[in-house]
Amino acid sequence: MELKANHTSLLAETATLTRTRSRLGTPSTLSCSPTGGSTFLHGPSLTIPRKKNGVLDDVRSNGWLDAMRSSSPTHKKISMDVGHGVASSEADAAYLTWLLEFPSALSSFEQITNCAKGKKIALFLDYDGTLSPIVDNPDRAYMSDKMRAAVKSVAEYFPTAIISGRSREKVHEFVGLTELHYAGSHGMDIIGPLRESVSDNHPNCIRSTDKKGKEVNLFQPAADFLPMIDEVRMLLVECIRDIKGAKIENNKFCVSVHYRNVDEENWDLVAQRVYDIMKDYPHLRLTHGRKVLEVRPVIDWDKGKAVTFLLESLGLNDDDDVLAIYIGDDRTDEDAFKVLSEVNKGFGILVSSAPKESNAVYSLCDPSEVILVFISYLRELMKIS
Ligand SMILES: O=P(O)(O)OC[C@H]1O[C@H](O[C@H]2O[C@H](CO)[C@@H](O)[C@H](O)[C@H]2O)[C@H](O)[C@@H](O)[C@@H]1O
Repeated sequence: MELKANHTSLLAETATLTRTRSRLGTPSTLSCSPTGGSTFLHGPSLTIPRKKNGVLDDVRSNGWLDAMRSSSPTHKKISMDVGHGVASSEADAAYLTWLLEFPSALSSFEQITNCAKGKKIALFLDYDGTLSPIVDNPDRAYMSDKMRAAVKSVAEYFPTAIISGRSREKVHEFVGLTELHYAGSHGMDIIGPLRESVSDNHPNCIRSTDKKGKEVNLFQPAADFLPMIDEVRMLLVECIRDIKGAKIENNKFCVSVHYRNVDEENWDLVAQRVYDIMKDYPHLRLTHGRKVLEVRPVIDWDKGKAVTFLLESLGLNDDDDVLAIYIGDDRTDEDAFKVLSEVNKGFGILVSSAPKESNAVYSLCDPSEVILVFISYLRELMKIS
């Protein structure tokens, strides 16, 4: 494949750059980890700010504006100096260096397929920035027909779940495939296959029916917070009404405060208004996504826990021969990457076109590469898993 060859040669180009740094979180103990160690690259042109391991950033403790500015960094696809095969900018060089630590899943075909041999594969997918490109209007973050067809194909062979920060209903509507499992509100609203042992283990898990009338397990660990979340959402709508470009999104058990379309000079105003409301709600906390502040209940639940819950629901949690692959682009996906490496049940693939610290093992540049992964791996994985 052209892309694969391209990545390999790009990596070779950067092999001369020498750096060392330690990987965020625990090093993967999975035998197919490409690095298998705890060194991380650090060079003259690449400095990545350190974060606490696996802890979601609290916007305020990190400095409001710094966190808001650094969220959602982007970098255009690598441009090469034609004929010389060298990176044409400092940003390109930094990205290529980063690829040494987080190799492209496209150029790691052999490693990944070796790792999958004889394993039951389960696939977990984030939505925004992973299946759909990041766009200015969150209501129009559609996924392409090509992506939908690719997801549909993989879901025919491997249990596949979407785990999104959006409300479950909304992300289901965007994806439009009934054969998948869906977890919305950062995993706080899950519909999974009916399994009694799961409802026995999780007191909030109840038997319900899905849109087609099929019996399912419904798990909403933050259900008690709903009135409070609704109240805060209405306050937030009011308080940002006069800030041009600011937008509130109802994600059922979470609320998103979007500032992507707000002039940068007003970002501190958005942050201040949100904080003024949040300070009266100690049972809610604020996390940070890509140009979005996310209000959510203070409960010990995240996308990592949602992955474990779904593996349990699929009857795959106690199996040693399971390979769970999670593809995501945002900070909340890090909890899932971390869980998989900790329990040695799989690995994360980070979708990012700019260097970032991560608990993932592999990377992809953008959703177009996610499609390529689905297409290029499917046939091989069907044969060997
Ligand atoms: O877990 P995810 O599915 O990735 O959800 C995280 C947030 O995604 C959406 O916002 C992001 O995508 C928008 C559309 O491309 C973009 O406009 C926004 O700036 C991004 O932050 C979603 O709208 C949020 O509610 C989710 O929290």
